[in-house]
Amino acid sequence: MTNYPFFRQGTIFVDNSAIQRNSENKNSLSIENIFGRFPKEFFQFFSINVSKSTTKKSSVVIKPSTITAPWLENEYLDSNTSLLSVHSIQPSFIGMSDFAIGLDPSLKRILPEIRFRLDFQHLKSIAKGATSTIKVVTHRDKITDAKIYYAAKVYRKTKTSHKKRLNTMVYFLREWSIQPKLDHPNILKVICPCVTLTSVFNKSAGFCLVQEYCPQGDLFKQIEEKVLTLEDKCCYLKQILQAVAYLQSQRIAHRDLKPENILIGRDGLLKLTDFGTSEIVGNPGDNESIRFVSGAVGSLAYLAPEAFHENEYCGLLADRWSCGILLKVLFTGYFPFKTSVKTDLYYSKYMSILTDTCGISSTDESSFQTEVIKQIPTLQPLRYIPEGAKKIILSLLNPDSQNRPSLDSILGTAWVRKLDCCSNFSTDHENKSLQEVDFDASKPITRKSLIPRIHNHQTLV
Ligand SMILES: Nc1ncnc2c1ncn2[C@@H]1O[C@H](COP(=O)(O)OP(=O)(O)OP(=O)(O)O)[C@@H](O)[C@H]1O
Repeated sequence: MTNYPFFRQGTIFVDNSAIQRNSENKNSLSIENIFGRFPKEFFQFFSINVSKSTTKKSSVVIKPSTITAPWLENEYLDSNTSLLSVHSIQPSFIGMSDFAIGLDPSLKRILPEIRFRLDFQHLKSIAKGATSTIKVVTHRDKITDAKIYYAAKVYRKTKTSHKKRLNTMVYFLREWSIQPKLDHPNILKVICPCVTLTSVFNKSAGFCLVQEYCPQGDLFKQIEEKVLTLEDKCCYLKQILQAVAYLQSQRIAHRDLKPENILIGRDGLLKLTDFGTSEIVGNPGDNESIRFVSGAVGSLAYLAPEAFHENEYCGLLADRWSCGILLKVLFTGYFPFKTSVKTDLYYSKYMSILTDTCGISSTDESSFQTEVIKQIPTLQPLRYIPEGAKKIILSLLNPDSQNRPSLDSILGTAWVRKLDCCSNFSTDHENKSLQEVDFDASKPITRKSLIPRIHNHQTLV
């Protein structure tokens, strides 16, 4: 049987809309394109003065040296590339040990449970992503003396090109401004953003996001190692749907849904992460003013077809497609298409069956499904998965974005409602013993090495 093998996907950014060239041929950030997409809390950390602005195609171009981040210790970008210049530092932000943390008082309002200063000890690096290195750090609680483990996502300082540096910066700012706002058991908790000072990490200060530590690594590993039972997969399907439904309700387009970005939490629950390419596309509850996104941003095999052929498209609907690919990979271990473009053999076949059978949303939905499964080798493994899961996957993989069902409607179907799903909503991830976190995410995973996970199954909906 021909199948598109499953392999780790890197995130791509083919999105030039955020970075523009100004009249002096220098890159500049456009307020509308970048900062317009951040929630208002963002402006509590950065003060923006437009020293000289030009209105061009309804966007204001910010000149270099006009965005200040007073909480930062030193200048992040040098004079040749300066877009951010940092003028002041408040002494209390300077950390005490080799890994230091600085929190703006306004951030404390958002994350009130975080103490002002924390000392972290660096243990080891466990993974490398496209923009960051993930390190395990510990903090000793002064009152209980318990050792608490966190994952620190340290953004790499790329020296290669100005544009790459800007991308990393934008990546950090997006994650930082979106992820801490989210509150859902299936979304990775961000403890706080911070700045690493002259430290064990590198010689100079850099951006970092302290997150809850997920010692069992990511979902990619579990799919690759084939350690999941059908019961696990059904439970995960429901958790993924819950996470994405929550994001859709918050009007956040994730834009990089894939197993590499789903971690297994210490409570055994899935935790969606990596909001570096995400966008806030509207206000919760407001269906009228959803802003479109542009560019082929994300990971190739998961990108919706419209990302390749439309200038602008709805990021929320594109996420539904990516969710369909993700679930297909979860159940079968293979991609359905290499990329959803006409030059892809199986995608073009999929499209032609769609035309012949008058589409997925036609009344005879099941005959379309039978036909694609029969004719497209990469979809044939769907025969062996539960009927309910098969229907969800194929309904999300609708090239007509408007006809992809909402995640809420899927969660409301009888099959999903009946699915048992882990629902340990405890946030007590900090009080686990040292032994429990001794599991090393960088080591290969086997069914035996998994923390014995008792499905805390409850039917939620
Ligand atoms: N909190 C965490 N606990 C344990 N492992 C983690 C954590 N965060 C990330 N990782 C591991 O590090 C890998 C890379 O993390 P992440 O995707 O956040 O980095 P990135 O630089 O944004 O990379 P990319 O854009 O390539 O996805 C993840 O796939 C996961 O295996």
